[in-house]
Amino acid sequence: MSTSWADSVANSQTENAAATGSFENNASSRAPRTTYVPPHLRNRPASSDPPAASNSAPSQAGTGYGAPSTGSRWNGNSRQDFGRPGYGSGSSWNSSRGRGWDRGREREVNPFGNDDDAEPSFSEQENTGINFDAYEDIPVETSGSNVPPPVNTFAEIDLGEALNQNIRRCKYVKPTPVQRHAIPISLGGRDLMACAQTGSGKTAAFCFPIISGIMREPNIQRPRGTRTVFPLALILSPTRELSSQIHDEARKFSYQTGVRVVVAYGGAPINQQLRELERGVDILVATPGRLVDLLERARVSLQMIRYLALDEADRMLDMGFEPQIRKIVEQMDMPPAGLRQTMLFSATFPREIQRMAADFLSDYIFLAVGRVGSSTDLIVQRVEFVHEADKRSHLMDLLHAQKENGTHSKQALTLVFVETKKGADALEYWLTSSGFPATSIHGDRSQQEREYALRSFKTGKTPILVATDVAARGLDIPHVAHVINFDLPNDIDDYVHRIGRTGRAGKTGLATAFFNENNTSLARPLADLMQEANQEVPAWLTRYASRAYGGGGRNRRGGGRFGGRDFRRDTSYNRGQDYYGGANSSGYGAAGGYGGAGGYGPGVSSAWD
Ligand SMILES: Nc1ncnc2c1ncn2[C@@H]1O[C@H](COP(=O)(O)OP(=O)(O)OP(=O)(O)O)[C@@H](O)[C@H]1O
Repeated sequence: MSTSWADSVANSQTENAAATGSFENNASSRAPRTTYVPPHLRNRPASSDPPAASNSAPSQAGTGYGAPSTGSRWNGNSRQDFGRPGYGSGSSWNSSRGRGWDRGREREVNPFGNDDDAEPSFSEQENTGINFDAYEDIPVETSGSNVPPPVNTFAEIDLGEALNQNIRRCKYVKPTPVQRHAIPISLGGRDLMACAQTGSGKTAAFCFPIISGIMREPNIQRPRGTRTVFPLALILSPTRELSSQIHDEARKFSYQTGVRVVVAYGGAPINQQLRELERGVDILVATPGRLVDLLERARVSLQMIRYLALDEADRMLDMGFEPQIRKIVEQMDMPPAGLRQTMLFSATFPREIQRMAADFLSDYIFLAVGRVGSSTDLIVQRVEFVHEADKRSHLMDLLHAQKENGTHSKQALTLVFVETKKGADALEYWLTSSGFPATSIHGDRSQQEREYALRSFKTGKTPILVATDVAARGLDIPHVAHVINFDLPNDIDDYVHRIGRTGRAGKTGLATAFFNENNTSLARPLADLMQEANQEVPAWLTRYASRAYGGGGRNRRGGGRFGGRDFRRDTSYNRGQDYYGGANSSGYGAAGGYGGAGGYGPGVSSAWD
């Protein structure tokens, strides 16, 4: 690019919710004690009996699960009109959820600080600076049957006044593209696999429908008289820091709604988390390992789960996490797909992961905002050929130039990715001994050290953070101006997530990668990715790319614009099957104009928003 990296940097910038209803039903429905019942399955109703259900709506015959009043899949109503003002139960908002929340709410810590009195209307409030123009031309594709149409404004969606107020407090003026599409789909009670670029607002896209859905069910009765807690929603994420961040966001969104959010992750004292859980939990945000621990201790039951969200879903379903996720979702007491609403979100969705993810979903809608696994063109990507031995001095040059430009501050943080924990320690040591204010985050550091490092980085105390992939996904750190891939990852998807720590929410950012002979398998996917994002691809990288074959993950996604897409459209998968519902298709978006020769089936919509 003609822009120098320095120029680019300069330009960038959770009261007791225990049920008040009776527990007799549930107690009597326990499995007889003549047979051994493992702790985690105690309190679970016999399969023919429904668990304690919402007293606001009758149970749906035959489902065996409670039926919320939301017009979602639990009450058997059509959800086509749900979520829009004037439809269905949209007006039955509850200022109190009837579970003693009013008392708790008085004690609720204000996650916005002290400025919650400010309630500007959507039109009056200030824009936070998000450059929505950056999203104008973004391609959007949906597939599946009866896809609910997108919305243009938050005002079009009946999320409830308390949630709307929090959206205003967050200074979100209008929904981002993924929110425009995903929120109506989720409010429609549909399962969703959503792929949208890094930093495009996916957290709110799954939090808003969950909070709104729970707010509509004021009097859900949950078992009492047990130390086991029964959350209604579960949000899983792969790292402690990301779970913590989602918890912070969800607490803002749920402030004064009566919906209580609790977080549980490893490395932190479990007793404190248990105490928080005992005070009541509607939405549990967790990492898989700590959740399995809580389930095995029978301190959490998943039998009341209505909403399951997997953030960074492709990572959650890859080899590292899949067994734990299968255990949580399939082998404990969670209602099966179809009886819970499942939402999978990520910026990348390799085809084989999509195939596996389908096991967790029922009649789902696939949503892609931007090409699957693409990077955002808000990020200026540079790749430089740097031999292993020269990496440190090259990094030093970059950092010195940055310092001289005054872009080495709280307002311009630099994130340096390395491949190993040892490498992270060594580079941090070398940087600090060379006079650069650096810290590091990786899996061998204690949780306290990890949290301290992240805080120190965010506040600008140490504006350089050396990190392994533990910081690659989901972290939303304002002012990360420069991401340096000191060591490139082996998989292009990891690269996409790493560079996505900058260029977020419509802001611009810079990503520099050090490439050498050790990275040849990444040459082709990297060159393709850069080209698609309108980046300048160095001639030497093109040469490496033309010599390389396969590797790096790109071939798993397929090529072309929108590459990868909904795997259900693979001919081999689709043969003899009608995944798009034929006559069930609403026809919405069928006129998207993108199909044609592309072979889109009925119900597949596509649009350039
Ligand atoms: N409608 C909106 N208006 C303005 N800012 C928004 C809006 N929605 C989200 N944001 C902000 O955009 C930033 C990125 O959002 P978020 O962290 O949810 O991105 P993401 O898509 O989950 O990214 P990643 O793929 O890296 O996990 C956050 O700071 C968030 O507060």
